[in-house]
Amino acid sequence: NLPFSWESLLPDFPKGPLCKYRKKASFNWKEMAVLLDGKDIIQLKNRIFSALESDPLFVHHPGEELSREKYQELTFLRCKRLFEYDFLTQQEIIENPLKIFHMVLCIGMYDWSPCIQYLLHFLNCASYLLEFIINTPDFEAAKFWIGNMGKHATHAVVYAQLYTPDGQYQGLHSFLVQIRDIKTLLPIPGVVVGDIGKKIGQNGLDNGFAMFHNVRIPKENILNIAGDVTAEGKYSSSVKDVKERFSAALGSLSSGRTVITAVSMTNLKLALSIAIRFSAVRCQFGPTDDEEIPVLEYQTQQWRLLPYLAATYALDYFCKSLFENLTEFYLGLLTKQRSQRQADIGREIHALCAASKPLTSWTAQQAAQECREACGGHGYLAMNRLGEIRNDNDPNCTYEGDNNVLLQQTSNYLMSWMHCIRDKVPFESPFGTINVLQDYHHILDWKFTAMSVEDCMDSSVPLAAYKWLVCYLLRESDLKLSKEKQSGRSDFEAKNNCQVYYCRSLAIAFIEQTVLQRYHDYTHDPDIPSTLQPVLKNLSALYGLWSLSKHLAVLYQGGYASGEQAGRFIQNAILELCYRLKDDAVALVDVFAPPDFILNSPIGKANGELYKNIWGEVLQGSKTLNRPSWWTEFCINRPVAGRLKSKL
Ligand SMILES: CCCCCCCCCCCCCCCC(=O)SCCNC(=O)CCNC(=O)[C@H](O)C(C)(C)COP(=O)(O)OP(=O)(O)OC[C@H]1O[C@@H](n2cnc3c(N)ncnc32)[C@H](O)[C@@H]1OP(=O)(O)O
Ligand SMILES: Cc1cc2nc3c(=O)[nH]c(=O)nc-3n(C[C@H](O)[C@H](O)[C@H](O)COP(=O)(O)OP(=O)(O)OC[C@H]3O[C@@H](n4cnc5c(N)ncnc54)[C@H](O)[C@@H]3O)c2cc1C
Repeated sequence: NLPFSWESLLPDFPKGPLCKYRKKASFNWKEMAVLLDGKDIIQLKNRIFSALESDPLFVHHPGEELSREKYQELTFLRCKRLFEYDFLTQQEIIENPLKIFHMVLCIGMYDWSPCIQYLLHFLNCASYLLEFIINTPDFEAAKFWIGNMGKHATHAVVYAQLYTPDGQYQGLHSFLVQIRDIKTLLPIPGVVVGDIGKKIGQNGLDNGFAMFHNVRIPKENILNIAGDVTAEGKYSSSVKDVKERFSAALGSLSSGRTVITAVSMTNLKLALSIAIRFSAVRCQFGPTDDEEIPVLEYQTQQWRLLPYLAATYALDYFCKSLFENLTEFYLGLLTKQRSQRQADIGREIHALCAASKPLTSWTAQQAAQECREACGGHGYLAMNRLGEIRNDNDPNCTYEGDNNVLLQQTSNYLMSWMHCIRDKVPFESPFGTINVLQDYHHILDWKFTAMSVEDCMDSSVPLAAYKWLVCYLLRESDLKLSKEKQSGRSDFEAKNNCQVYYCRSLAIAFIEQTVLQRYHDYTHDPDIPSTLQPVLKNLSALYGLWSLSKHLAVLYQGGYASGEQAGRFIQNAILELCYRLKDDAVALVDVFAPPDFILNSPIGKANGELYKNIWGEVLQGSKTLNRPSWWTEFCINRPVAGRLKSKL
């Protein structure tokens, strides 16, 4: 019952082999798309997708190998074009900041290289409006990996240790430093700048290095987020404590980590769109010799893919909610809030995105590999794009902070609440993510109580288990830390010895619980249309149970679960949910898959004409039917077997 205008915003898919599954879906994919994104965002996505599709600069080059140099050039031209499109007005951004988030992800769905290049320029220009001397003491201290710096950036935001003329160390600060001449692109005297070389992915983007030798920059170029220096060289800061200034200087990293959480989630969307459409069409074997069935009908294939589909939905919702949290944080910064609430928001956001980036980038990394294998040999064909998605997703696990290192930030935050728990002091956090710890003592007594598989089919079951898990891992991590300290270890050693199986697991369980809590609340909201709620609840339950199943050992170890049944119920409920969702799977990816031009994968096309699409692409290769240029080496200069064998 969608109004006519919705039909034109979300056109029907072409008829073809995927119709069989589309007809079996329990819900209307357009209604779902409208629920999840809303009219404005769908219009924005269409606007961006169709601009890229109609622009010759963005045309794909099937079967052509671009050199890195050419790819970097093309990426730069595309990045410039993105500035020309200027997809969003300032007014639109003010009215709905979520639009920037969608704009970035739409461009990224096409290719992450121009997207990230554009984003780095865009954010650096937008966010930053003494007589200092910048020095790189040695090669190990060189700036390395910097996006856009390899070939073309003219200015860099440089994080450096600030020493004032009185010799005092003032902590980490950021400075705007010119590195190349804006007319010639040649380096500024005192700067050695260059390209770091080929990467595993994202090769359109030029990452560079820079070393500074007595480079003088004007006093105004300190980006005085936390502190400033007067003309006389006196340091002043509204944030008195060096440690607090450090965290203020690093505050901007939360935005990057939030964006990367969403970038990774978008890679999940791309990989699953391809693998699920492929699986619904690709037939192999069957119950009888003359009947072949789609590989999606196999239990293993369902179990390999559908939990990732559920994760995509849960993480998509989480990303939007995290972005809203971040917007609140930035509004506070812009209006110069100095309240305790603003400080608490900063800490909570930091703890959330320091764990959501690892969770989402790892999930996407594993999903991309699983999707690659789930498409068999076709998954390994570069034109089908799963290799590119996997390789381009990979650095999400590393940049803006290595995942394993970042998880320590989240566990530190959680551990910091132990004194309130111990002293029974009331506490809460602005976004409520740690409020579960208010019931810490009570929750630790909880047990797994489901009596049947059917009992487990709602996300309330894994959610309760997660609450217990977070409290349990917090208690164990705290105990372990105390024991390490009691046995005479230094703070550094003690903390280091508490990571594996304790703090690291705690941070992961916490973020999974937070994602699940938000998604559970959303899917159980009475305002969700009754036509969509059943499938959304199934996704929520599957995401929760599947994520939880990786912690089964700890659930038993800590006494939350006992006996054979608990584990069996969870496993059987996962399989049952996969089975229930398999007929909805194609419609569920139709909701988020970008148009064919953007997805750029013959086996992932919306018409499901697997073989025709692959053939079409293979035959477009400029040299597909040519004999090789070195054909004479094969046909004429034949090897004389043993000619070079040692005669000794
Ligand atoms: C502008 C451009 C953006 C572009 C966004 C676009 C993205 C688009 C896609 C991707 C594009 C790729 C582009 C890659 C770009 C790079 O990769 S840029 C380089 C990024 N580099 C990093 O992220 C470095 C990672 N390392 C770190 O952040 C630090 O080593 C760590 C992890 C914070 C640990 O440092 P540490 O010295 O051990 O500090 P620690 O004692 O734990 O912390 C001190 C205090 O500061 C607090 N703190 C630390 N960090 C924060 C924070 N961020 N917020 C609040 N408080 C904090 C701590 O909680 C702690 O507080 P207390 O517990 O004392 O109260
Ligand atoms: C594609 C790409 C683009 C990038 N772009 C930029 C950019 O634009 N600007 C920029 O400034 N940087 C950029 N970087 C650099 C990036 O931010 C760093 O690579 C990242 O923060 C990790 O730091 P590192 O490389 O020094 O790793 P290291 O710190 O050397 O880590 C190596 C390994 O040691 C482990 N480890 C380190 N410390 C600990 C610890 N305390 N406890 C346990 N394990 C530990 C890590 O888990 C990791 O596995 C980019 C990186 C990549 C890959």
